[in-house]
Amino acid sequence: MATLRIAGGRVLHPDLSVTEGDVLVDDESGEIVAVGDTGDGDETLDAAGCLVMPGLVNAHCHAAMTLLRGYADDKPLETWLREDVWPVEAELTDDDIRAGTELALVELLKSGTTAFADMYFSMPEVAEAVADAGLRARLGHGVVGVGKDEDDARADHEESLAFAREYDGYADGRVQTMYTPHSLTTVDEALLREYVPAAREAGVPLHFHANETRDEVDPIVDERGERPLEYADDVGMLGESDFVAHGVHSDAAEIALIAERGTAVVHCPASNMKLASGAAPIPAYRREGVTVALGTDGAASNNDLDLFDEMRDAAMLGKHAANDASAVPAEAVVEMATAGGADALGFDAGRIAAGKKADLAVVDFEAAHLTPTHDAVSNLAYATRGSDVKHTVCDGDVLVRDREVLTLDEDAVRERATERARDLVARAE
Ligand SMILES: CSC[C@H]1O[C@@H](n2cnc3c(O)ncnc32)[C@H](O)[C@@H]1O
Ligand SMILES: [Zn+2]
Repeated sequence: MATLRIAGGRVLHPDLSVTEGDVLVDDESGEIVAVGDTGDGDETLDAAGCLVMPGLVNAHCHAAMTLLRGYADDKPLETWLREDVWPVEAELTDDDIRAGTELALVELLKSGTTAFADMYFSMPEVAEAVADAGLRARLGHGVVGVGKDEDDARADHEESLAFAREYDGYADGRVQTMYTPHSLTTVDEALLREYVPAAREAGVPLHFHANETRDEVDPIVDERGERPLEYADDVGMLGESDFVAHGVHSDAAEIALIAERGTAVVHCPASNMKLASGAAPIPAYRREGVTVALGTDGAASNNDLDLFDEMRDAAMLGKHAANDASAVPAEAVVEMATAGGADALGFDAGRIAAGKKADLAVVDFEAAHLTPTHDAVSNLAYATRGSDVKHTVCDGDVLVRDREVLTLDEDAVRERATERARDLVARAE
């Protein structure tokens, strides 16, 4: 067994207490071996002046949309998708998606994210990029029925399931998969009723957008006489390992329903604010015992992939919406970005404890904007930036050391993404 000791820092424990201590990890099993007074390791990673925390989990993303960062802003969801995003996405190639995903991975790793969920296209390219970069991901080919005849729509579902079956457990288990119908309004009911059971048989979870905007909720209620999550439940889409993105416009009965089903919700506050979708009822979800995770959504609606920003946004939006400064406190958002995310995605990570996956972010607290440290959790929620991350470790491997990504050539990735984004947009015009 070869061990790595992350030494000389303070450690954030699962109960969010902080003590001085080391973290010893086994780079073969990729697990944490000991925390505190661990003794020596074969190698050491310096954490002096730092807080060692669980790696952040971005539970809803469209990674390759980094290519569309700043391409179309300041519009509501439906208009933005139909006028700007979907026309340009129709021009995407596998190579574009590889380039955009690698750009996302650089940003994720440098800001301390060790795991993410991605719903997009050309997913074998995404899986390869994740395998090479060394982080953990749950990946799904996104199914959209809009503008497709039945044969094409069916082929899309088949592709999602084929990818899910083939790549589950890829990259030594760091890549796991899911079946990802885009949303309850963009995918046909009959095909959902056919393919949801097939996903269950394949043993993969479901992930989909739900209750993001009023414009998405109202037609379902008008046409079906039931709420969207009641419809999803009727189709069998609310399982214990499933997780829905957004859940902004859920009513009390829907919140109680997904709490009962054990389905998790991914809160995407920056995207919800930017598209003016609304404010998700996070205090109600948490009161009912729903697992709440955090996601950035794509970089085109955020416009970055920094989960420290997302924690701050979640706390601020939650307080503002409830007119209550205690509505979404610092502890809640730190928990959502770590343990909540890992639980939603089904990874045995998100907590620093022996036996858990060694997915860690080492945050440099020796910065003016993080001084003094009255309360480390407060600093993480309200004052830390992604650029404060010094080292990132996933599965026991050091992926970022002293702010340098070791598994990707950042300059080459940026250059490729710049060219690909320029050519993509030119093709779409
Ligand atoms: C079928 S792959 C994913 C699909 O979702 C689009 N998308 C990006 N952001 C959002 C959002 O906030 N709500 C709904 N759909 C979104 C993305 O552009 C892809 O087409
Ligand atoms: Zn999304």
